[in-house]
Amino acid sequence: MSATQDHGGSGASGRTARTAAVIPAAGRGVRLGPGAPKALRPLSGTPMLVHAVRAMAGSRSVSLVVVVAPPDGADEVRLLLDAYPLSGSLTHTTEVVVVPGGETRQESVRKGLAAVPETVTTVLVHDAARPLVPVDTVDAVVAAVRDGAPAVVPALPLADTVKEVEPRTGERTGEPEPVVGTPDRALLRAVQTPQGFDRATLVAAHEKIALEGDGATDDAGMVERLGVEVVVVPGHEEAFKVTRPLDLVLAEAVLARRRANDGF
Ligand SMILES: Nc1ccn([C@@H]2O[C@H](COP(=O)(O)OP(=O)(O)OP(=O)(O)O)[C@@H](O)[C@H]2O)c(=O)n1
Ligand SMILES: C[C@](O)(CO)[C@H](O)COP(=O)(O)O
Repeated sequence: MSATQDHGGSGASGRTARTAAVIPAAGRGVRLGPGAPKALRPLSGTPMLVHAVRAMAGSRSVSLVVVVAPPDGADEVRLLLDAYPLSGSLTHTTEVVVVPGGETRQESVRKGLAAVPETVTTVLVHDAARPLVPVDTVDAVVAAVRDGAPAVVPALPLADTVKEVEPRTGERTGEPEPVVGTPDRALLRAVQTPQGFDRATLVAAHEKIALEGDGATDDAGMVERLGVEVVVVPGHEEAFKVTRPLDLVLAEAVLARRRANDGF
């Protein structure tokens, strides 16, 4: 079977989908600086979002990808995805649908989740801003969910020592901040995406947070508030998030290394 791209609406047929990936891509990328929405900016000539979609579609488990576009940019994103094939070498079919996003990442994920059919049992949530995650990392997350974990996050140990500070605010912004503690680094992990969930658990977490009106910076954090266990599997250094301009330099270097290793 060949890869398919069905960008034609806000829903998905879901006839055969069991694992779906929701890709929030509606952010502006303020920390990256002025320009197009971050997900649409090129990496080696290909939009970041396309790299992210290919990373999810590259997993044999993923049969549906829901792309959450900037609120007023769903048509543009559909056209863009039509212009770039998923991959010439996929041996399975992946359906790609596009829905408009919201003002926050949380809202965007919730809108993407609404387009995931109930036949899907495992949902991945993956930042468009982590375009270079290797397929082995995606597969490890899916496997852990299928083995029974309701919520799984890929993560890495920290390279830096971390300090807890008393932030300076208001008129004192910019003054040196007093250190109030040094957490044991061995107990800390920097978490990445894709984060994987039993579908019902993720839906319940988003419903609870929507009602409480209080956000979380990642989806696993919302599941933690349900009192449901979240587990960590090894992340990958190439799954870093493109946030600031220097991250673009690193992303180009990773792609150049991949091209060299592939013999192109
Ligand atoms: N309203 C939003 C905000 C963020 N995201 C997505 O969430 C992911 C992680 O967010 P982040 O890296 O913070 O992206 P931005 O919000 O675009 O970055 P910034 O905070 O610098 O503006 C990105 O793929 C981004 O597109 C989203 O779908 N909808
Ligand atoms: C979900 C995430 O990528 C996990 O590390 C991160 O929390 C997103 O944070 P951001 O502030 O929206 O970039």
